[in-house]
Amino acid sequence: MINVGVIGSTGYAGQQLVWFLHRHPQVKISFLSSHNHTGNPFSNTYPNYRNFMQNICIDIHEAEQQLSTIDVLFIALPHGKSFELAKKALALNVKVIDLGADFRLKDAALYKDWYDLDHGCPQLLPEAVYGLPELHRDKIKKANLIANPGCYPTASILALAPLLKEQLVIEESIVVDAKSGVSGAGRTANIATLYTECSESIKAYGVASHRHTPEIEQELSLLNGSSFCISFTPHLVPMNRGILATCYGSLRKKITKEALHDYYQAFYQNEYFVRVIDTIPETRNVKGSNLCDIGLCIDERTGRVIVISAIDNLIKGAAGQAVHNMNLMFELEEIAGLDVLPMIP
Ligand SMILES: NC(=O)C1=CN([C@@H]2O[C@H](COP(=O)(O)OP(=O)(O)OC[C@H]3O[C@@H](n4cnc5c(N)ncnc54)[C@H](OP(=O)(O)O)[C@@H]3O)[C@@H](O)[C@H]2O)C=CC1
Ligand SMILES: CC(=O)N[C@@H](CCC(=O)OP(=O)(O)O)C(=O)O
Repeated sequence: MINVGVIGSTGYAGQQLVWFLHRHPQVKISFLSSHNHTGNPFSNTYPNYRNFMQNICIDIHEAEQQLSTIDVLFIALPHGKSFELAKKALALNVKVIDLGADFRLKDAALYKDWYDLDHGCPQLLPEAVYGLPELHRDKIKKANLIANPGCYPTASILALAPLLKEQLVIEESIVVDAKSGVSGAGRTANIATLYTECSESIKAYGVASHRHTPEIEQELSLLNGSSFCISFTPHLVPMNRGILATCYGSLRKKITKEALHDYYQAFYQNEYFVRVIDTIPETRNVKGSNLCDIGLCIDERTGRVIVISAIDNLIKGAAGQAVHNMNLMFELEEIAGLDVLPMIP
């Protein structure tokens, strides 16, 4: 059995992680930590776990005392809060999977620019592996520290990776127009995510300034072999879960939709969690699962390719991907604990 601890278990990403870990056949949950619910049963915060989980939430200091009892630590805290914990866990040979953003950008100066924070342990950045299994499987298997990708970057990178790998589009022409459900903003109280503020309305936010932009650029540039900038605009839509990323790029040369579709199929042929489909993806068809649906279209008039991807932000965009990474790090079956069908409606 793999002994795991979850820091930030009472957040939306954390509780989704607990949901998968609880049903994972090779996992034992050793502890769950929280900030505001310490000393209370986890199932008080999330009553859907009543009779299924008996864990009492502990605080971070108590969790630190228990690090030596676990094999892997999942951290699901707001950004800027993972540095010390990751350092302590790694020093005790405990593997770390960070669902937040603290180890995603390889350049500490870029982190400072976009997060307005000094990086707390730049010395760990060279060993941190960006945990997108479809692109970095071999490195993830050998890693001790995983930077689990952000939700928008997961959807955007998976949609665009095949195009960049073969340099099929003009890099600077790439535009990602993405929409997220409100759980993407977390459970922590915030006026912008009150029902009355975000229902019956859609808005763009973080326009030309969202911190997922450099993350997407970093990974696409790695694939392409050159650095470039993209335009990324996220939108908040009144639904609980889901991300839809509509990605545009100008084609370098003509290609038929059929040829592009075949190429995408081949690119992802061994990927259980990516479905290249011949219709337009919808978030409801992946909701509750670790799947990413990808659909393609070529606009003959403009010479642009349009790739649309859909994920569940809390699963493929966070907790499911984190469990996939754990499975790879511990040489378990890749889909262990993750083989759940999407739920409709
Ligand atoms: N929501 C999503 O779709 C995704 C989230 N992520 C990332 O996962 C991480 C968690 O996000 P999410 O679950 O949405 O956020 P939430 O706001 O829902 O949860 C945050 C968690 O961190 C705890 N926490 C908050 N502040 C502190 C603090 N100062 N010290 C210790 N613990 C603290 C909270 O404890 P308590 O509940 O007790 O207050 C809670 O457990 C973030 O880095 C986020 O960016 C990544 C991909 C997708
Ligand atoms: C709807 C919404 O607010 N979404 C969040 C993204 C959640 C996420 O993946 O953020 P991290 O990079 O911090 O892990 C946002 O735009 O900030």
